[in-house]
Amino acid sequence: MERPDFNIEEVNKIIRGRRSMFVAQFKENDPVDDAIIEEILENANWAPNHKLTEPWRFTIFTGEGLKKFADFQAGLYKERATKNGNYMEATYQKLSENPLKASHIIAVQMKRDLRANLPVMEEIAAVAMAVQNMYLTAAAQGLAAYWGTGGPTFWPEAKEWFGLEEEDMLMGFFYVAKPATERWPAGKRKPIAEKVNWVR
Ligand SMILES: Cc1cc2nc3c(=O)[nH]c(=O)nc-3n(C[C@H](O)[C@H](O)[C@H](O)COP(=O)(O)O)c2cc1C
Repeated sequence: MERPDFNIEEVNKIIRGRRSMFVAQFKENDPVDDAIIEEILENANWAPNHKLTEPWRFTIFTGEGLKKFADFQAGLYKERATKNGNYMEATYQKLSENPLKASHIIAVQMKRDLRANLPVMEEIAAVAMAVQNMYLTAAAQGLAAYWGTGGPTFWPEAKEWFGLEEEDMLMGFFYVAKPATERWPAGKRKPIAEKVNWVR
């Protein structure tokens, strides 16, 4: 196969220009085409992964599905928080309403392949790389998107709802929408030099 003529300027631009955009910045009631979500998922599938376990799994909520997800997470919150004595109406409202403002919500799951005998960190890392591919694709499409690990991400009951086994992991939710504004958010990072140690 011939060496592809990748364009480094484009790669730098998208990696550095990619931004998270949150629910407040979503344009509501104007869904993204499913074809673009398919493209996002296809690119997720090309993430590096050790021993080709391809541990990423996705559940996509859209249309009426967003309401199903919203009802699930709000209901589970109510149940758990009431039991724990820390229920807050505002949290319940947010969990009920926020999903409806998205176009698509992609639940990100890690499915362990126990036969591959990989350290769990490697499977989690592979899924995170898949999410980065999703982020970059969403940015290149000019979409608002972010990875959130709130709501039911770490609630054991949610694993069951997604049909995951004990060894698997729910890794949060990738929210996608059209952006409400033309303004692209500014990024913020401390210099890489502060985090690097060269040995020569
Ligand atoms: C593993 C992971 C979990 C995250 N969880 C949340 C979250 O729960 N809520 C949220 O607002 N942002 C979340 N983010 C997105 C970050 O807020 C965002 O990446 C950060 O603000 C940097 O902005 P940028 O993505 O535009 O560079 C998460 C990002 C990662 C990588």
